[in-house]
Amino acid sequence: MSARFTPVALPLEGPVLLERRRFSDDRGYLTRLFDPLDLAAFGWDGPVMQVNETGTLKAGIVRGMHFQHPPHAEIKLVTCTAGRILDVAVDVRRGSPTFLRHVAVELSADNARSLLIPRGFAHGFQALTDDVRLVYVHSASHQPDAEAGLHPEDPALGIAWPLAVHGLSPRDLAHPPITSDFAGVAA
Ligand SMILES: Cc1cn([C@H]2C[C@H](O)[C@@H](COP(=O)(O)OP(=O)(O)O[C@H]3O[C@H](C)C(=O)[C@H](O)[C@H]3O)O2)c(=O)[nH]c1=O
Repeated sequence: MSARFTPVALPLEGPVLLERRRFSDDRGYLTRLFDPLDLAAFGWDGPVMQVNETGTLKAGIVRGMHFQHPPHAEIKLVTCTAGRILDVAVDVRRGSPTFLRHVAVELSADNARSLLIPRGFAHGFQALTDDVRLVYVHSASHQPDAEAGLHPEDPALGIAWPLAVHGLSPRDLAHPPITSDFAGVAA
């Protein structure tokens, strides 16, 4: 049997773009969204502590760029189950040779791709269509006191959002600009 998750090459070490196998028949399809045994090969080395869904109403809305500080740093597996997004992971690992560099990939209900985001990366996305739905598998619980974020339009990140950015939450609007003091997070 061919693999249920096939990696797609990315220009940045760390995040893993996975193509999920679809078992199709006359009724439609089945695809496995998560499997810790399969995903261990791609760096999933924690428990499943939470599974979240977000719905985003309008194209152009951006959520992010979020991460949690250690010891609550988390691995995330992000899957788009409705619509289409540009999904972005930013390297915030202290001392990383690719510190503050990012990878941006298109996830959609149709392309059967998921992005596995390791600890030490900030995550965000832009809805490219209305009515986007995402499913997140988290290896750590939500810890508001450990939450942190970067402004998705921070020039230090250089993220080329395809659509005009709008709909940022008050929390995301308030992320401070990146200065030379920002050393990232310990692994
Ligand atoms: C993450 C989380 C949030 N919440 C509460 C906290 C707020 O009252 C409300 C919305 O949270 P927030 O504005 O942080 O959600 P988003 O901005 O959509 O963040 C999401 O999108 C970005 C791109 C991500 O990477 C986050 O992991 C993901 O949670 O849900 C919970 O109750 N449990 C949770 O696990």
